Amino acid sequence: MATTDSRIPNFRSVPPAERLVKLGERAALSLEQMALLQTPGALPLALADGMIENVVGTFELPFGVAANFVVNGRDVLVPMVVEEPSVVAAASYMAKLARATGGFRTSSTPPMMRAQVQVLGVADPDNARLTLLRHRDDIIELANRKDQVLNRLGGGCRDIEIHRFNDPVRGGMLVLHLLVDVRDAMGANTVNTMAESVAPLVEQLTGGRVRLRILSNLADLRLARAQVTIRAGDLTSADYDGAEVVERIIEAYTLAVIDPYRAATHNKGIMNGIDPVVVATGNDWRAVEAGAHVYACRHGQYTSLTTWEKNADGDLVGTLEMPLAMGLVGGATKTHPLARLALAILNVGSAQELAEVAVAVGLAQNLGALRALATEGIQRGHMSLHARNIALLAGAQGDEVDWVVGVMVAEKDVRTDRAEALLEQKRLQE
Ligand SMILES: CC(C)(COP(=O)([O-])OP(=O)([O-])OC[C@H]1O[C@@H](n2cnc3c(N)ncnc32)[C@H](O)[C@@H]1OP(=O)([O-])[O-])[C@@H](O)C(=O)NCCC(=O)NCCSC(=O)C[C@@](C)(O)CC(=O)[O-]
Ligand SMILES: NC(=O)C1=CN([C@@H]2O[C@H](COP(=O)(O)OP(=O)(O)OC[C@H]3O[C@@H](n4cnc5c(N)ncnc54)[C@H](OP(=O)(O)O)[C@@H]3O)[C@@H](O)[C@H]2O)C=CC1
Repeated sequence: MATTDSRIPNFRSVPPAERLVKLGERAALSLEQMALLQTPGALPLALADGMIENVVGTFELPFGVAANFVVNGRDVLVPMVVEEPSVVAAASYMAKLARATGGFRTSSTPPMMRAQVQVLGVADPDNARLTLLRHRDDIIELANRKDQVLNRLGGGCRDIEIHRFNDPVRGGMLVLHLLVDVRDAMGANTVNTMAESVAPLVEQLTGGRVRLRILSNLADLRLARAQVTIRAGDLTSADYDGAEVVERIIEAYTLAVIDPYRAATHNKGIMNGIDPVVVATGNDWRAVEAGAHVYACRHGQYTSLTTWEKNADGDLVGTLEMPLAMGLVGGATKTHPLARLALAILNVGSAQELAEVAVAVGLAQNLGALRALATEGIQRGHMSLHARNIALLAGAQGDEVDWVVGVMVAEKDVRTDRAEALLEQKRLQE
């Protein structure tokens, strides 16, 4: 059932158990699903032991839900698994501002992944290239024999590309790419199996030696895109006029366009939004990170993945386009009970739709950071939320946490030694 309304008043102010009830109502969760979210050990050891090797336990992280998102006219509550404070708050905040203009508009290309088959020792690489292209249909047919399920689902190998390199030591090298529609999978295992299956034919056709047979994490054929407009007036605060905030955000963004030192941090801010969705849904965050950062270099210099500009009305317009290899099946998406639950909350019908929600969160997250950086600075909002971590680290318990946080934030002095001193003082007084 679809989320009725992602705008939940007081969502942040109530305790987790009450928050869960509100989530359950909006996302139509069953009592079992709701119980799972607050059960320690939701990932049973036996399951964990089957997922990776040498398992000795499980590791929990906070499971938050970003509110306020509207993606292509649909209200979406976004599960985010992340250790960093202020990420969920910033995403929710920007999603709230975006509602005034209809939220995020997204699109995506079909879920095409590339597998690479490296061919060495080819005496006549140009000739071999044309031979491979002449046998395109045979290669595709052989690759598709390996995955009947995918074929039945409308996916499969669609095309090939041949890339030619000249290595100073190893000489001419050909790399055959299989372009595979992986439907609702992330697709790594799927395309790796295909790459291995066509290798003998590729050797036979080229007379070369096949070495690597593996997918490329530069999923540049599998792009997700998001656009958002934020009204200048909605960026007005007690200290700043909205039109000025628009200018300041564009100035801040400009540095990320021209300077890789800034672009790295700017894009990290985008991934602050995307990775938690990737993790929550049991997807491979290393794969998504690798694809994102190489895509950010596609014009020859590492640069911003987002764009920010002003429209004719003076409002702020942002876009994000990037590769996003995320699946609804495969990997841990179906194994991890909480990943299944996260997908149920998102209520997406395809891997493409999942990627579109994630890219919208990335765009919101980037804006959240830029707005803070371009105006009051990151520390006020981020550190007041981080103060809870510091208070807990200093040993605060129960009501002590809010008290220590309140004092540190008021003093603008959020440090562990200050939290320890405050705690000691409070406990002596009691
Ligand atoms: C933290 C805020 C949102 C506070 O901002 P604020 O102005 O104090 O927020 P507010 O109290 O006016 O609330 C506005 C809305 O924000 C949300 N919100 C607000 N607080 C909460 C909360 N506690 N829990 C849940 N949601 C919260 C919530 O949606 C709320 O609306 P409501 O629903 O209440 O009507 C703001 O200061 C902000 O967006 N800061 C940026 C934080 C950020 O980017 N954090 C990422 C970590 S820093 C980093 O790693 C990346 C970076 C910065 O280096 C990237 C880069 O350089 O580009
Ligand atoms: N470089 C990288 O990024 C690498 C990543 N990995 C890992 O690979 C995993 C992802 O591989 P992936 O291929 O997605 O996972 P799986 O192999 O687990 O799942 C894909 C398979 O699921 C079946 N399937 C069922 N329903 C669907 C559907 N609707 N759409 C598509 N396929 C469907 C298909 O056939 P069938 O039922 O016949 O299997 C398909 O081949 C991740 O864990 C990742 O970490 C692995 C190697 C390298």
